Formats: sequence, C-alpha cells, structure tokens
Amino acid sequence: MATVTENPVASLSKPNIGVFTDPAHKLWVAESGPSLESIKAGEGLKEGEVTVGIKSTGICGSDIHFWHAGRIGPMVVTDNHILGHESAGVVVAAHPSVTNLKVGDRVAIEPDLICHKCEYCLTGRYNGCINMRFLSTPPVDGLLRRYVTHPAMWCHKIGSMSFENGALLEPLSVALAGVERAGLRLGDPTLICGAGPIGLITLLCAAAAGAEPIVITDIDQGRLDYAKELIPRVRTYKVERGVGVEDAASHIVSLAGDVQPAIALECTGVESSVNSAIYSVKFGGKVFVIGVGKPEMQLPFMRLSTQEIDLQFQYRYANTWPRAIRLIESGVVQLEKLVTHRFDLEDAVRAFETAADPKTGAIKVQIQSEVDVQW
Ligand SMILES: NC(=O)c1ccc[n+]([C@@H]2O[C@H](COP(=O)([O-])OP(=O)(O)OC[C@H]3O[C@@H](n4cnc5c(N)ncnc54)[C@H](O)[C@@H]3O)[C@@H](O)[C@H]2O)c1
Ligand SMILES: OC[C@H](O)C(O)[C@@H](O)CO
Ligand SMILES: [Zn+2]
Ligand SMILES: [Zn+2]
Repeated sequence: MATVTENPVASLSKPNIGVFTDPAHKLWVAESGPSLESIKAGEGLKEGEVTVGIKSTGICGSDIHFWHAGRIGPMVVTDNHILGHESAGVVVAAHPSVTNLKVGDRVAIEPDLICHKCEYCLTGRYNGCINMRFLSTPPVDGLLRRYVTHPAMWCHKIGSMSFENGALLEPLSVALAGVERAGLRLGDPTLICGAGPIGLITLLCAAAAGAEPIVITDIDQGRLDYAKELIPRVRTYKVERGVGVEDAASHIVSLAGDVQPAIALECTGVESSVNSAIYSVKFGGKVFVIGVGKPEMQLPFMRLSTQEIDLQFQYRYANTWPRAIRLIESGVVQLEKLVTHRFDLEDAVRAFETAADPKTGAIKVQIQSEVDVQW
C-alpha cells in the first residue's frame, strides 16, 4: 500500500540504469541519465515535462536489429545508445507547468518527439514530422531505463490498466494505424503475412474489426499455432522454402475457401511474402505493407497494374493511443497472452538473448523495473 508523502520524489532510492548497445554490437546495463540525484534535486525538468518511473518495456524487433546489425537502413548506431520504445510507468515528478498529469499517475509513453511546426505536425500526420526524434532510433536514446524525462503531452494516462498492457499500446498502435489506413471493413476476406508480435496484434485487430475469413502465414509453425490459440477461427498457412510466390498465393486462396483476400496486411517486410500477398489479393484489392525490409525489392509490376491492386505502406502511427487505450480497457482487444517472457531491468541482457533466439518460442519479451515512489 503506498503511503502519502509530501515530496514523493524523496522516496526514490534506486539508481537510474539503462540498457545500452554500441557500434561494436555490445549490449550492457549501466548507469544512465537522468541521475537519481538530479531527479531528487528537482533539476532537469523543462516546461511541460514529467519524469516517469518506467515499470514495463517490451523488446521490439528493431531493438534487436540495432543491437545485432547496428542499423536499420539509414538509422545507424554510431555511439553508446539506449534501446526501447514500448513503455509504461508511473509519474514520479512533474514540472510546475504540467496540468494534465500529477505524481502517481500511471501512463504509457508515446515515444516520439515532434516539432509541432511542420506541415505534417500541423495536419495531424505527425509520424511524418520532418524533425522527428523517435526514442530508441539513433541518435535519440530510448526508454529502457528506470527513469525517463518526457513531455507530459506524450504520456497517456492508462488508469488501472496493467503496465504490461500499457507497454503493449505501442505495437498495438502500429497495428491500429495499419488496419485504419487499409480501410478494413466487416466481412472483408483478409490475409495477414507474418505471425510475429506485429502480425499477431494485427490479427487481433482485424478479427475485432470483423474481417472474415482471415488467413495468416508464417514460416514458423509455433507462431501459427499461437495465432490459432489467439483467434481460433483464423486459417493458418505455413510458408515452405522452395514454393513459388504464385503457388503460395493459390494455397492461401484455397485455404480461404476459394475467396481471394480483399486486403493483405503484410507484417514481415520479406520480398517473397510481399509478392505472395500481391498474387493473392483480388482485382481492386489492397496490399498494405507494415513490415520493413530491404531498401530495394522486385515486385510484379504488371500483376499490380492489370489487377488494379493498391500498394500502400505504414510508418509508425499518429493519434492512436486514445483509441488503443479504449480497445484494451474494454477488452475488445486482449493482448496479455502475447507476453511470453518477463525479466528484471538488471537482467536485460538475458531478456534480449531470449527475444533474439527463435528456439525460446518467445513472442513478446518484457523488461520490468522497480520504482519505489510513494505518493
Ligand atoms: N511500419 C512500422 O511502423 C513498423 C513498426 C514496427 C515494426 N515494423 C516491422 O514489422 C515487421 C514485423 O514486426 P515483428 O515485431 O512482428 O517482427 P518479427 O520478426 O517478430 O515477425 C516477423 C514474422 O514473419 C515471419 N516470416 C519471415 N519470413 C516470412 C515469410 N516469407 N512468409 C511469412 N512469414 C515470414 C517470421 O517467422 C516472424 O514470425 C518487421 O519488419 C518490423 O520491422 C514496422
Ligand atoms: O515500433 C516502431 C518501430 O519499431 C520503429 O519505427 C523502428 O522500426 C524504426 O525506428
Ligand atoms: Zn517497435
Ligand atoms: Zn513536425
């Protein structure tokens, strides 16, 4: 039971630590900023900012990528770099100018810092901000720390929702942005390519939105079994090496009861998977790509042309948190089962090794930190 203190920050005792990687692909846990001393001294908070004690953070495939490959396309790890952008926690300090949050509020963090001035910020499509600083994308440090300072306007109140679910609002936002811009409607035959966390969350959203039939693909039978556990009515297709993209498309259509998908939500970014989706969808259908992949790919141009197939893309999200919170709070979308492994912040290296090793069967690995604020 929390006790009421006049100065909640005074109750904090644990040092700030974070999870770092570097250009040599090392991964380690060490002291990081802002320091406990500066938080306790009330230093470092700018107008509109709060300090959040992070309770749960999910590991995203991009975190593994920055660690193992040191880059995602043009985003390159050039220095010691803190990972993590799927977090929820509790407000431990607030600048006096902050009116929407107070110490003790449970929040999920939207991990983007935008300029509020460019065309995309001003028209609500702020994921296109030309001055975007996305947390965990180098050179901007991420959220895998015990304490983080962040603008209060990008900390969304989560009420009594678990911190684990709060941290899942970020990948849910990716899926929601995709399903919304893809224009998925009740009864749309739908293909989902890839049953990783993004594909599985997209599956949950598509099912909640009334897609039927739904086929999901993967190369990993374990992940397909997981999809079936989540949504028993989903039909699963295991992609086998050596099977051509047009044959894979025929199998997918036949699994759907000889109905061609109206929409394919592509969640792998793998060229052959994108192409199978293009060969699966019906005349006038849409292939909506959420996965990210190689800088250049070969696509069946004339299939796209003669079938009037729309090819569309999603990059992150905008304005999704309030909607995502409603979906979790109401139980319309239930994500708890996705968290297969949990580790303490101090043990983050093992968490990353688990997330990176397919043999562990991990879907979403989360890292939890202790924050001893009392209010
Ligand atoms: N657009 C965005 O804003 C955004 C945001 C987050 C993630 N992503 C991207 O979305 C993709 C999915 O993310 P994730 O976290 O689920 O990754 P993940 O790697 O865990 O999942 C990808 C899944 O695709 C499967 N797969 C690989 N090759 C396949 C093939 N040929 N056919 C079918 N399935 C295949 C894998 O077995 C795996 O289960 C990644 O490319 C990720 O970088 C994009
Ligand atoms: O969830 C958000 C994604 O992981 C990021 O866009 C990342 O892929 C690149 O910065
Ligand atoms: Zn991510
Ligand atoms: Zn902007």
